Amino acid sequence: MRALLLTRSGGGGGGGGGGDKGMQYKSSTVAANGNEEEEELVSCDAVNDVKKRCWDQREALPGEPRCVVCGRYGEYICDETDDDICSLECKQNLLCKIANSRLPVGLPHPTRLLPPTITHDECFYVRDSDGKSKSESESESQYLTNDPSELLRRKLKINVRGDFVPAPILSFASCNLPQKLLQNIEAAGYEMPTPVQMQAIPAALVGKNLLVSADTGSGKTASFLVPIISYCANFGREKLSNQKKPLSMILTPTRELCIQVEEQAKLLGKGLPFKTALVVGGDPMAGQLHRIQQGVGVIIGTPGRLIDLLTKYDIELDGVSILVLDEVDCMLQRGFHEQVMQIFRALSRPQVLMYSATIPKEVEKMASSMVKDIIAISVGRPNKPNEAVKQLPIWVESKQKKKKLFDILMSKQHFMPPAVVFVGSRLGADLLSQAVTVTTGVKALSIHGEKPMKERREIIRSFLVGEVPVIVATGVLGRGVDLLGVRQVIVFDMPNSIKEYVHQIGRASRLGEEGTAIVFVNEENKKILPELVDILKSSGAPIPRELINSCTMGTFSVGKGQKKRKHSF
Ligand SMILES: Nc1ncnc2c1ncn2[C@@H]1O[C@H](COP(=O)(O)OP(=O)(O)OP(=O)(O)O)[C@@H](O)[C@H]1O
Repeated sequence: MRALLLTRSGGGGGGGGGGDKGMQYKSSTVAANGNEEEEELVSCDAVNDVKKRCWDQREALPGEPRCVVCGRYGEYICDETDDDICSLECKQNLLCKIANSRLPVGLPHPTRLLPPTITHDECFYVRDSDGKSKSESESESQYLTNDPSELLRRKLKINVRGDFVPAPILSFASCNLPQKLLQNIEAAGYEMPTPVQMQAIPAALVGKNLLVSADTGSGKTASFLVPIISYCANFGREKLSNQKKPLSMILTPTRELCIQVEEQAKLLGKGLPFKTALVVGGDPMAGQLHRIQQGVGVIIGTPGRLIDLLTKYDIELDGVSILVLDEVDCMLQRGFHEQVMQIFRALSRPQVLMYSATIPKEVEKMASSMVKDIIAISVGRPNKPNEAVKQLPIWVESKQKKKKLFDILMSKQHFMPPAVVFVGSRLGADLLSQAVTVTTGVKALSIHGEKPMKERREIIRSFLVGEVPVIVATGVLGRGVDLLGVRQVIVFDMPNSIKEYVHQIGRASRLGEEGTAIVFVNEENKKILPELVDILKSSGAPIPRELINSCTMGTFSVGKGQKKRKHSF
């Protein structure tokens, strides 16, 4: 069995994807029991098949060396550490981990998402001359356990499940990302990674399949965009323009979310060999096809339009190495499931990154049956509303809801524009937005799936720049859309599931900024009330007397598969 020993003949750094031109490899034959039989120096060209990504490496057989990072077949030896390693990707991660443990003091301010108990000292520690860290010697028991990564995870409420989970990173710079990408991250104002980014980025960079759940507004988008852009940048401009096959794909449930993800991708990928193609309904298909045919780093699309495109035109998808399912619970359930699976089957075993603020057990099972070796990452309280959103449930009979809304919008004390009002139907959105404008004088526009794409874009723009203080929306704005500046959400019609509720009220806060969700409830929401009460209780929100009475009056049948239960207060 052949094994390659990685030795650098020049140039520093840590492998870094495709840039292995300056490398020489010692080639040696290693018997299955790991004994070295022969060793020779071969040039880089002779070992073009060196595995770039962890995913390309096979599982280790009994007795074979295992990669110290991921546990796959340790085909190579990292020249800088002498460790068994399976690919350039894992080498990069190993070096990144080592660099991380040597980071200097001087942490950018912790973001609002870091718990106040996290101090700089706990994140970074300085090695003194004998190799022991200061904090190690001063307060070993308090700050540093044998596993600082674990301590950090506990502090940040990061839970991980799975094998060979890379250590969380504390700065974007510790990940061997392309320099230009680091500059773009800085230019975007991201001083340090948010907790979900700290764990998900290094895990994605080593090629792991991920199932990630973290609060709404906690920075999940960048946690999959950064690894994708890094991968594409390392893939190389020339290779991409020759190959003309897409390298990665991001699927989301709504056009709005796709547009926003593409905008963020462009921002972070600026100046890099990284092109995007937006594949959503409402935009002409010819233009989308043309873009893809030029060779793109990422296709960002909704499943329906993508399938349409793939069935009509011959698009080679075997270059897609990373697939992201954003809002995965939505993507693997109900209407989207079959379409997503159809697309997944058309790809050749990509790395799969799945994200949502709400991931129920059945979705976890589906994800595990799609891909093996998943790392599950959850940050904070899974499936619960963002703690930064103050929930104010109000018991309002259906006939009174409009008046109550008008009262709020006309009250200087209670109306905090820009605000999003969520309703249950397209017609309802149109009618209510007109009524708001006419009755209160506050300009309101509606947004829903029936409106043309161009109009939807324009409405969101005018809302975000402050020309329109109120948007009345259906679920199209409920998931994932980053409405910066919005601090008030009014749930006029309670959605059918608590998951959607969690996503909708999540629009009121980004990155831990405080927001408010006013929620109208009444008997008509009977099915969802017990779960809502649980959520409100766990969030410490006030619960209206009528809601309590309504729940204690009888036993509600709750969601499928759940036991019937009584609520007592
Ligand atoms: N490291 C960071 N530092 C500062 N701002 C960040 C950082 N990462 C992301 N952001 C910003 O935080 C906001 C929320 O991020 P994002 O939309 O990715 O949240 P999310 O977790 O995907 O939320 P949702 O579940 O609602 O989709 C965005 O405006 C984004 O630009």
